[in-house]
Amino acid sequence: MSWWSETGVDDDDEPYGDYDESSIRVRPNPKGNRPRTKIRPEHNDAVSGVVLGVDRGRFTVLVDAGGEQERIITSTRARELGKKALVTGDRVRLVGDTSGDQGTLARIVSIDERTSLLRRSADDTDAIERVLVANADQMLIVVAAANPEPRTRLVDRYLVAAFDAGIRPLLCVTKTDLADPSEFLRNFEGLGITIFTGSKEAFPLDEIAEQLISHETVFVGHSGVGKSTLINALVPTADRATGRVNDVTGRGRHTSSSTVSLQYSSPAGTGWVIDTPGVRSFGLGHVNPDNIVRSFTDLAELALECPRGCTHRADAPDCAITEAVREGRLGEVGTVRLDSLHRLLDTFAG
Ligand SMILES: Nc1nc2c(ncn2[C@@H]2O[C@H](COP(=O)(O)OP(=O)(O)OP(=O)(O)O)[C@@H](O)[C@H]2O)c(=O)[nH]1
Ligand SMILES: [Zn+2]
Repeated sequence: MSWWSETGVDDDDEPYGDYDESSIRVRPNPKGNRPRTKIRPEHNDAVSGVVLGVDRGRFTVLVDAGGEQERIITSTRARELGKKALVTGDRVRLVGDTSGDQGTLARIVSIDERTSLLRRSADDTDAIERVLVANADQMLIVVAAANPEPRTRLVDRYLVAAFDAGIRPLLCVTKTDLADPSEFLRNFEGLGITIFTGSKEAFPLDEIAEQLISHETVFVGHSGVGKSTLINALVPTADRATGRVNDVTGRGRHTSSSTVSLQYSSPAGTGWVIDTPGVRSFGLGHVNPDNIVRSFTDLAELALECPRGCTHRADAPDCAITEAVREGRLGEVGTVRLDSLHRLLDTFAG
């Protein structure tokens, strides 16, 4: 079950399994500093850049961002990268013709260590991952109040992927002109995440924008939810193609076809908006449940008292989290949060 092949889009990253261990499982770097990658001596003259997009083996790379020589370079990947995944958001070093002049081509020779990595598997039983976006620190999950109908399960899956990657999730419900999302939103009360609601005539753009500044926010959502409409409102230069939802299937036409990084800019500051193709499923075969528990900091503390190997799920014997919450130690909020944790743990446990 691959949403990627459903969309007929396959130019954005590597084929399944086509990268090595060193490119995966990079934990968030709490200090935010980027360790230097070893550069071969012959690449002393390499310039640094950030990958904004990938299209059929060609990488669009921004160099000297915000500087005097800011420019966009088209690049290929050097053979020495081997099978490493190279995705939107990656910080890279380039050699060759890095002028950015029309018709020139640079070569990416190395990838800096990543602060985060958003991944998905083909399906939940598949441990082979595909890298989607590097170095994002936030995920804005876009869901429509109707057309297509909001599905808690898909949002849960995005949440799990975000928590697993150490990325802060935010939720935006669009198309509130069509339906009232209150009941749907009740499912997420226990998570303590920031939620925006609105429609294309009245998005809370200032509030969303405030959350984008100084962050790299990956926007995810099922095709047709209005993600491109929202991105165009936030980044007027983005010109993301918007589609029509098929009235019969409720599906969009997959108008956004590859992952791209767009700069959000306002007098208050700048940030990155990373648009991903509409996704229908999100395989979680690679997820480590410990990372989910860790995202619930209040509950994670209690987990220290759990028996070894505790799954912390509803049926786990002597789970210290469940016991503490039942004793009312975290108040009413504790119950809601524990329910959310159980639901997310169930999400990828099958
Ligand atoms: N009623 C209503 N329609 C909306 C709203 N936002 C977007 N739409 C419509 O929903 C359809 C899909 O919007 P898009 O922005 O293309 O959706 P998307 O999520 O980017 O879809 P893909 O490009 O397929 O990934 C378009 O016809 C939009 O005009 C809204 O707030 N209310
Ligand atoms: Zn436990």
